[in-house]
Formats: sequence, C-alpha cells, structure tokens
Amino acid sequence: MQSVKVGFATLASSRAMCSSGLFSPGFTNLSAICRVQCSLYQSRFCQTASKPEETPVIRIPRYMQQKIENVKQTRGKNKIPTVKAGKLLIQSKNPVLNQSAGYILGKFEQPVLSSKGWKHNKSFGDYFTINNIKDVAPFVAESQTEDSTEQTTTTTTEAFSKLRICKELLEVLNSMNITNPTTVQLQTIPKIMSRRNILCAAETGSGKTLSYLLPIIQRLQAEKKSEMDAVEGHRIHAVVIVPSRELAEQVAAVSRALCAPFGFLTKTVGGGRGVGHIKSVFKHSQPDILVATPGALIKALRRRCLDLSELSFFVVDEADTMFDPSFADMLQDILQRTNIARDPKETQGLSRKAQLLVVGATFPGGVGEVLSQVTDLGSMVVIKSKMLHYLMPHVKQTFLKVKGVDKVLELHQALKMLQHEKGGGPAVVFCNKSSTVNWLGYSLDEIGIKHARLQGEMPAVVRTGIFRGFQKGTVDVLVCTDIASRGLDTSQVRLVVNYDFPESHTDYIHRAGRVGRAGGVEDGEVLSFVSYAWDVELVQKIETAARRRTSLPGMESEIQKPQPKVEDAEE
Ligand SMILES: Nc1ncnc2c1ncn2[C@@H]1O[C@H](COP(=O)(O)OP(=O)(O)OP(=O)(O)O)[C@@H](O)[C@H]1O
Repeated sequence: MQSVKVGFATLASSRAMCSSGLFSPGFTNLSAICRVQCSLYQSRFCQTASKPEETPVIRIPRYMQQKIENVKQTRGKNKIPTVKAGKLLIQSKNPVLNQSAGYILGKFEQPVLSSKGWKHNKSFGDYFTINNIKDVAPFVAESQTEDSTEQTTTTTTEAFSKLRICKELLEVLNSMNITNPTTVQLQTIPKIMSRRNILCAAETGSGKTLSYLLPIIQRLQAEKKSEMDAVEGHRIHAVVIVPSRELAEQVAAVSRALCAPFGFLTKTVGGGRGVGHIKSVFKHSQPDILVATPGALIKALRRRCLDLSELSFFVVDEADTMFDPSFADMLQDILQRTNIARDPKETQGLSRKAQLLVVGATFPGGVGEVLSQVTDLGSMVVIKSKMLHYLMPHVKQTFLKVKGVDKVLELHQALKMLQHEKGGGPAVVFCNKSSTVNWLGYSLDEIGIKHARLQGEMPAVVRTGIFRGFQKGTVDVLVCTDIASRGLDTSQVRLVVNYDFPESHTDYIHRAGRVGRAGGVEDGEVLSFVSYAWDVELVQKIETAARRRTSLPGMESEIQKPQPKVEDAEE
C-alpha cells in the first residue's frame, strides 16, 4: 500500500513537473526525461491500479515534492548520511549527493561533489543547486556588527541620524526609501567622518556607494560654507574613479540626488569620447564631485583641465578592477598627482591633503604594493565584511552541465519560465566575449526575445544609455560581457544567467552579485551553464566552498602588505 502511494506521488509529481513546466534545472532536457519517466511510472502504476483511465491527476507543488524527498532521505531505508531533516543546502540531480543545511562536514571529511564527474561527456544534463538558506542578505540581516577598535556593538535598526548624517541628506534617503543603514554603512561612515583613510571590502550590493558618498557630501556641506566666504573660485572636492562609463553615470546619479539640497555640482568624464568633450566638461565650471574613468581622467589631467593637488577626497571604487594590470599603471599615475594624507590631521587647513577611500567587493593581492607608494598602509583602516568572498547565502545558485549547442534552448526556456511561471522580471545574461554577445543577440532575435546588448567593443555613442534603459525597464533582458558585472546596480533583476561560465571566482562573485542586492528583489537566482572541461574545476571549487561553508579559495581576504624591498646586490 505504502509503495503504491509513493509510486502515485512520484507519478503525479513527475506529471506536475512536466505539465506545469515548473522551474527546474533540467529545463528542456528534463521535461523530455520527465515524459519518458511519466510513461514508465504510468505503466508501472497501471499494473497496480484497477482503473487506470480514471486515475486523477494530482499536481504536487515543488516545495511539497522536496519535502517528500527529504522525508524519504532522512527516514527511509536508504538513509543518506549528508541529509538531515529540514532545508537542503545542496540539491543534486542524484539525491544521494544532496546535503542538508543542517549537516556540517567534519574538518577532515572530503565532500562528495555533484560535479565530480563533470569533465566526462556522459555528465551532460546533470545539475545541482546551492539553495538559498537565508531569506535576507547578511549585510541586512545581521543584527549586530562589532567594532573591534571601539568595543561597541551597533544594531542595524539604528537610523542614519545616529551616524550624524544631516537632516537634508536624511530626507533624500527617505525619498529613496532607505531608512536603515547596512552593516557596511554602519562601519564605514563613522571612520570616513573621522578623516581616516579606509579600505572597505564588502559584499556586492551591500550599499558601498552610499557608504562613501554620504560622509563626503556631509563634510562638503560643512566645509563649503566657510570656504566660500574665505576663498575666491571653485575647486573639485572629491574625485571618484570607477572602471566603466556606465558605473560613472550611476555613481554620479546617486551623487546628484544627494547633492541636490545643497546645490553641489557632480560631473562625469568617461572614456571613448574625444578630448574636446573632456575639455567641455571643465570649461564653464569645476564640479564639486567628479566621477571619472581612469583613461578620461588622465586625458583631462594632461590637458590641465583640473588639479588633483587640492582634493579633500579621492575614492577608488571597484578596487579589484582598478588595481588590475589593465588599469594599475593609470591608477598609479593618477595617485601620484594627488596629495594623499598620511594622517587625519593632514586633511585639515589650507594645505589640506586628500583622504583616500578604496572600496570593492573582491580584493586581489598586490593592492597594498600600489597603495604603499602613495600612503602609509599602516594608517589605513581596513573594513572587511564577515561574508567577503563567500557565496551569497540568500541567493539560489544552479549549475547545469549542458552541451554548447543546447545553451540557447536552455536560455530560452529559463527566460520563458521567468516570465510565465515566476511573475516576470529583468534578467542579465553574461557572456565571456563581445562576439558571443553579438551572436547570442542574433539568436535571441530569431526566437523573438526582446533584449539589449552591452559589450566593451561597442562605439561609445552606441553604448550610451543602454544600461540606463535596461534599469528603467525598456527591455527585460540584458545580454552583456563582464563590463556589466562590476558595480552596476541591478536591484530589480531576478535572474542572472552565466551563458558562458565565468573565467574566475572574482567574475563569478561579481556576476552573481547582480542579484540579492540591498533594497532589491528578494528571490533573485543565478543559473550557470557549464559546457567545457576547463570550467569544471572552478565549479568544483565553488561547490566545495558551498558544502564546506567557506569563502572561495584563492581569493585574498587580507590586504597584502608589500614585501620588504630587496636591494640590488652591488657588483
Ligand atoms: N541602507 C540601505 N537600505 C536599502 N537599500 C540600500 C541601502 N544602501 C544602499 N541601498 C541600495 O542598495 C543597492 C546597491 O547599492 P550599491 O550599488 O552601493 O552596492 P555596492 O556595494 O556598491 O555593490 P557592488 O559591489 O555590486 O558595486 C542600491 O540600489 C542602493 O540604492
């Protein structure tokens, strides 16, 4: 009797999955398998049931199916050692490889990976999901943050006013629906206000932009009044450098909103535009806050459009990209033209120097080497969030081993599922190359999926406004390269698809970080297609980190101190 019941449930659940097309990592392949399984189960079931034609179709919701599976695994005869009652952390195609959220691997225990055999061709169609085991992001949910230097505890429910943010700024925050600071804001804002140089390393989407803009504008407003009376003319108070034009526009938009009550001016200069355009930005007036990409800033400096020697703040946002070899030389050049304070006292008075704020979600080694040339590393306050370089516990992440030729179909299925089964919402599809973005764009055109494309090889004029349009909701799908993975705010995005698997952990963290952001939608998901043997090692490292609940391996979690300089031996 029991077996009939179980068989019945399985039949019905298989049917339910097939007929409703519920979101499942197998998508098209799975539905094909389901159809086969349905008929198999049907024939087996028909042998035990007297009137098969009268069999009622019971649709079992997916969460219930999972519960049934859990109960079977925890109480059944073939008990799976890594499965306990409760929510699953890892859910595999093969249930034997499931792992419960409540199961803790022993220190010397080697996890058995769902992706173990994924270098083999037979693994196509296999999948596993790292479930979201938390409902809210750690930077919001953590009720307490510890400030080790001051031995105090602060709750996130404390409003911004306790951070000594002025009334006008509080009103702007209110209008943005932002009432409680995130943990990174709680830690960073007081340090910046006490004029320290900081290095802030915190998860994607944790609100780092406001962490530095709020105290900058707060001080600007306090200093500006007295300065206007004393000094003629206008100087730039803060420069923020970011890796892309889109991010420059985004940071500038937040800055403009915050500056509005005080009438401060924010301007941007981005790459891809001629020198004439750059000169025109500075022609009539110098901005109070300048948001720039490094290339454009260097051009402006060479044309003497601005002077960095009198800045109050110098911000390096998306530090990992800015310290990357492609930008590092430019950054070094820019930093050497800036007077960076080595001590909070140096930030005051007429011969003031700039406070240095370095911000990012991932930190590569070597950051310290560049910084030590312009400031005293020991004087920098390092603010590092607890979950830095961890997989986001509040975002469901699915990995699907799929043949290259099937990726478009799987993508189509996932987008269709998002629109029709899950209530719709924007999706971002990441490719590794600009040419893939173009090719995939044509394929999506053919199947009638409206989308926008964004990649670095597009002419500047064509690129302008694409991301803003996507943010405003003109299209629901953005096909892009990693150019859109750094810093861009995609709070409404519900699905990130790694059409090409990212080439590094850093890229995975930044891409996945386009969902699960502060103040954004709460049920964002990541779906990654794994097609090639060379992707599998990275997948296995991610799965191991998830099963062990550790940070991703090979990522620097501490700012690297420069090695002592070795003097050349005299000949
Ligand atoms: N205290 C807050 N409460 C609610 N939402 C917030 C808060 N602070 C910032 N946000 C919102 O969170 C989103 C992400 O912020 P932001 O872009 O600054 O994140 P980030 O940490 O810089 O991310 P990334 O590492 O991807 O650059 C924005 O939409 C912002 O408006």
